[in-house]
Order: sequence, then structure tokens, then C-alpha cells
Amino acid sequence: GVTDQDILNDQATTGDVVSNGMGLRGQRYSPLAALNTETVKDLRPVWAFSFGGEKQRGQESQPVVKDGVMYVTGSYSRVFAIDVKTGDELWQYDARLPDAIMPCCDVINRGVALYGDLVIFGTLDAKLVALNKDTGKVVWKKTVGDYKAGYSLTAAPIVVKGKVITGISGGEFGIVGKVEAYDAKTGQIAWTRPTVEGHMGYVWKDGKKVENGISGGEAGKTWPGDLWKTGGAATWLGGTYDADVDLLFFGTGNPAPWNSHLRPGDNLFSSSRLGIDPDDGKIVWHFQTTPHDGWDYDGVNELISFDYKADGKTIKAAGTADRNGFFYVLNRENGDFIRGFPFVDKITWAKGLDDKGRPIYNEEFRPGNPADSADGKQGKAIVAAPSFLGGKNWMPMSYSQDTGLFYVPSNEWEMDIWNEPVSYKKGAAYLGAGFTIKAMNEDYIGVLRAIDPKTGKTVWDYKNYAPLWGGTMVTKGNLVFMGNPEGYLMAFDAKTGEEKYKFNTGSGIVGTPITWDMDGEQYVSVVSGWGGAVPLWGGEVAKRVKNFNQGGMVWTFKLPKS
Ligand SMILES: O=C(O)c1cc(C(=O)O)c2c(n1)C(=O)C(=O)c1cc(C(=O)O)[nH]c1-2
Ligand SMILES: [Ca+2]
Repeated sequence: GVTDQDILNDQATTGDVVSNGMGLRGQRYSPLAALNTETVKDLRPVWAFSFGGEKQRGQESQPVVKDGVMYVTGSYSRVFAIDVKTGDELWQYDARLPDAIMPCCDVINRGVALYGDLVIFGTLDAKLVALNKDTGKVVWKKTVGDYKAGYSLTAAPIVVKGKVITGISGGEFGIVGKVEAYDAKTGQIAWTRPTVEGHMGYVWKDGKKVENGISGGEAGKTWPGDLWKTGGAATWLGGTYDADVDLLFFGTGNPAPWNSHLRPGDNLFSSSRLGIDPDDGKIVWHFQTTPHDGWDYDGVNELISFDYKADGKTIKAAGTADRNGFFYVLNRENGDFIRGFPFVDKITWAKGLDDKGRPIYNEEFRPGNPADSADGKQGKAIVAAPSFLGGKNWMPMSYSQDTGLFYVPSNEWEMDIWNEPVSYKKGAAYLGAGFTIKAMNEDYIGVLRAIDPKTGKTVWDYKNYAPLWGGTMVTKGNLVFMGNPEGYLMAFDAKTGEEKYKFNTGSGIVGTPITWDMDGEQYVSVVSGWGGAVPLWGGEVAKRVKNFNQGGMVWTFKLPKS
């Protein structure tokens, strides 16, 4: 079975991939180099596995591989175990969801965690499920949130020191975001930490629930009235962990509702990054990327730990590319702002960042207050860039230890957005806003960018017609891998951006590739199946991609020995 040590060493041990992020830091960097800029032209598919015909929706899963078996999730909360040599199915598990589930952004799932003999994942009805790795039978199952109130799970959990750590989705329904830890073997809850100011955290000691401090100290400091009770800040993308500083890093989503005039104040801890103690769930530091968000700039994006040298000193840094269009480099020990810079071409809502990393707002680009309109029904519409789907959305970037660059899947788009009156109703959308997303360029929306976190410079970029919606991976072989909605798995020279390989998988790729080696050969896998938020929420952009075929397959490639 998988041990804590296996998970901590995941990046270095190339014979398997046992965690989301290909290592808890989430760098998605592999030290494998058999596949490189010379040899990648010989990469070829060895098998493809179908998730079945009836449930072809967005496939955002990152597979994991252990002892010759791949574990991968499919849309509608399904898990498949596949023999990696042959592509044969070993078992499948279907959560058989109730009709009333309320995911905001397609019926997706981003992958499993492994621990001992267990395969652990979250379902769209907000349950954590642990399956036996050999049989696919349920070993334990826990309810993380009430799906009837809009809670769901889409992220891959991680396992740190024997505990499964999970976030939660539901920010568009006025849920209260939280991070929770469960004993990986038994499913017994260990701690819970709400991510909205005013809510009590708890730890369980000898099975007893004990108060562990109110998040932010007390209610009402950065929220008016009772709005903190339905404040959103969903931790919907899950988290990363760095053993060096022994902290979990979770991002938090938009404050609820979207209409910011209803909630003057910073609205902590929405649209933030949090450093959390893995042992009891205490918030050790926070960094808010969009205080008083009015554009749905969720701050969930992954925070990736990396070290760099400056003036002879090693800086324990972490990088993150936000929906709001800024890339941030933070000190991961204390959350201090080191630097920040735009990583997209157009940002209208802020003029820049101050020396603490706080945005300097362009107030005329905040959607207006409906109360200021003649009939009170609609505030002044504005054009904001990036669109709410973000300079970067959920799709993970990667970091190369060789080039020192981040490989960021980003998008160039803007939106018309306006506010409307809204009040909270359990299980109903809680937005108070209307919007249309628009492309800014005829020939591309997606841009893969190689970004130097020390200078803020984009070293190279690759433009893509459709919005990019899948993650990247980088290897010692100087290759960056990424899929696109047009269906291609592509590889680029990590230093120059030169395109080195492409193969069409038959449906759009919105998943994230992995690589490992087996019997002296290097393998690459990626899930293919177009979907996610773009076709559902993309406004005018959704028209651009409306003819893309759906799917649901895992493709596995290798570089043959000879
Ligand atoms: O606030 C939330 O709880 C929440 C959850 C999710 C999700 O769980 O996938 C998304 C979003 N927000 C969101 O704002 C968003 O743009 C988005 C895109 C996607 C996707 O998988 O394509 N999920 C989500
Ligand atoms: Ca959201």
C-alpha cells in the first residue's frame, strides 16, 4: 500500500505517481528525461480506455499510477482502475448520484488520493468515499457537506501525515467554505476549518469535538450584518502541502453573493490564499488577492512551493496565478508578498498592486449598485478584464526545477457584467449578477505562457484558438506537456516554446497529463473529454467552441525502447 513516505517522495520516485500534483508541492515536474526534445517525436499511443458512452461530459481528472494500476476518475463521480500494461479495466465504481446535485460548473471530478490500500475521492453530492484498491468496494464514506444546500466536491483530495485533506465547492450557492481533515484509514474526522470570518473551527480529540477558535477571531470585522453566514469562499480546487514549512496551502473562492455592494468590507477569507497547520487546521497566514471581490475572481488557484536564490540567500517562495490576472510570488513561511505582476495582456479592474500586494482598484470598473438605478433592478454594466472565468481558472500550471519557469495555461477574454438584487435562499444560485464573456482577439483566447517568477517576464508563449482548460506538466527532458480543447496532446520545448509533438485524442482535453516509467520505458497519460465551465458559462465564447465533440477516454503513450 501507499505510505506517507511514498507520497512525500512522489516527485523523486519516477516509477509511480501517487498524488495529485505529482508531488504534494504541486510542481507537476518529473525528473524523467528519456522523453526529450529529440525523442518525443517517437512518442506513440499504446492504449486508450473509454469511460462509456452515456456520461460524456467534462473530464478534468489527473490519473495516478501505483504497482501497475492506474486510478482515474470520470464525470459523474466515477472511478476506474485500469491495468497500465494492457488498458484493461480491473473495476469501476459509480457513486450513483441523486438527481438534486448542484455543481456550478459541469459534472466534473479532478482525481483521487491514494493511501494504504485505499483509493479516496470526493463526489458531487459532497461525500468523501474510500474504496479498496483491489476490488473497488466502499471501505468508508463520509458526508462533507449538504448537497441540498449547494455543497459538492470536485477537487482531488491530498493525504498529509495520514490525514485526507479536502476542500469543498458551492460558492455560487452561498455555502460556507472550509478545509477538513479525516483519518485516511478510518474516515474519522480530525479537524474542520471554516474559511469565512466568524465561523468556529473544531478539532476532534479522542473522538470528542472541541472548539478550536473562530476563523478571523470574530464575526463582523470585514463583513456587514449577517452576510458572513452565507459567505462562500469555497475551497473548491483543493490544496498543496510543503513539508519544509509544514503547511497546507488552500485558496478560497469568491465571496457570496457576487454583487459586492451588498457586502462592503474585505470579506475575509474570500479570494485568498491560506497557510494552514496540517495538525489542527489553524490558519497560520492569509494573503487576499482580491479584497471585496466584485467580479467573481475566485482565489482558489494552486500555490506552488519553490525555492530560489537571491543575494546568496535561499528564498522559500511560492507562486500562484490568480483569476484576477496577477501572478503572485509569496514567502511561503509567512504569506508575505514578495512581488506580483500581470500575466495577461489586459487588466481593467485594477491599476496595479501596492507594496503589500493589495490591488489598486479602478473603481469605474466595479459593476454598479442596482440601488443607484431608477427602478433598483440593475446596476450600471461595465466591461471588465479578465472575464470571471479568469486569466487562469482551475487548470494547474507547472514549475520546472531546470528552467526556473512556471508554465501557465492562461486565457485572454473580457466580460460585460452588471449587478442585480438578490437574497439568500437555501439551494438556489446566489449571484446577484448577470454577465457575458467575450473574446478580445479573433485568432486566439488561450495562451500558454512560460513565466519567470523572479522578473515577471514571459519568456515565451503559445497562442491557442480555444480557451485553454487543461493543466500542464514539465519534465527534465526539457518538455512541457499540455492538452487543448481542439483535442491535441502537445509537447513544447520548455526553454524556447517550440512545438515538438502533437496527437489528436478525438475530444477536447481539459485534464492534466502525468508521466512515469515502467520496465525502462517512459509513459505519458492524459484524460480527454471536452467540458467544464466554458461551454456552460462562456457566453459569446461558448459559441466559438460549440462544435467541439464530447468524449471520455484515458490515452496512454510511451516511448518504445527501440
Ligand atoms: O465557488 C465555487 O464553489 C466554485 C466551484 C467550482 C468547481 O467546484 O468546479 C468552480 C467555480 N466556483 C468557478 O467559479 C469556476 O469558474 C469553475 C470552473 C470550473 C471547471 O471545472 O471548469 N469549476 C469551477
Ligand atoms: Ca466560484
